[in-house]
Amino acid sequence: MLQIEQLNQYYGQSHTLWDLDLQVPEGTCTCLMGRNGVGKTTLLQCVMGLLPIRSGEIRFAGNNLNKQIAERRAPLGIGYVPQGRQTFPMLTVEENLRIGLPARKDKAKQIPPFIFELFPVLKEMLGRKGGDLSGGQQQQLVIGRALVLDPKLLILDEPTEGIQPNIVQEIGDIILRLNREIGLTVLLVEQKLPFARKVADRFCILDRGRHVAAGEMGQLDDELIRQYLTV
Ligand SMILES: Nc1ncnc2c1ncn2[C@@H]1O[C@H](COP(=O)(O)OP(=O)(O)OP(=O)(O)O)[C@@H](O)[C@H]1O
Repeated sequence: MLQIEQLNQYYGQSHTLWDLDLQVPEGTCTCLMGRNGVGKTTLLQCVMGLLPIRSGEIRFAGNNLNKQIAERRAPLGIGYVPQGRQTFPMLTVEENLRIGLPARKDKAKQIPPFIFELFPVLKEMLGRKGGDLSGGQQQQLVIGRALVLDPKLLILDEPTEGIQPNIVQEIGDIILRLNREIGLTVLLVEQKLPFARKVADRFCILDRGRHVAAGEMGQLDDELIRQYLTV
């Protein structure tokens, strides 16, 4: 579903992603892993068109994303949950959720009810400002907002960072449900190994801007963990 080939990215003179290949097959939940600063967020931002790439190709569901500006990528069917719970703090929960509606193919005018089935707390707080929600509720709002688009691929950048354990568990259950029951393809950046093992069926590891390992989650062994993940 998502194919990245020979991607090179620079911040000014600093070569950050090197000849990077990555495959996210349809229906999988793939976890992008690696130590701090190896380029995980940079890669996701390249996929979303938020950063320019120097060379390489990003293809999604038959579309060459290199030719699409950032604003066109979400309507193609990519939902994005950036790092750091980026709600629109001055807008209400309802307004935050409605933002995705115009990008839907079916031009639906209502927030899909399954969003509130997944996140009942959002229904209770529809009139509350995004910035007044707790951290966990904000993360649920941002995931809900990405789902309003009716994406085929959901990209999440460290969705559990700084979130209390019971909400982490809830978010894990929801990602599992979206992937296994609804068939949404998921690409997830996650540092917490137990969480990654619970929700993802595949892993890809980056090290200093290069893709160094990938496979089924069951193949993520102690040697790979020691070499590329432990600090
Ligand atoms: N705006 C920027 N300008 C210059 N360098 C940057 C910028 N953003 C990130 N970098 C550098 O690019 C490299 C990759 O950063 P990135 O945030 O993509 O890593 P990451 O794997 O997502 O890290 P983390 O797990 O800490 O979020 C790092 O060396 C970082 O310092």
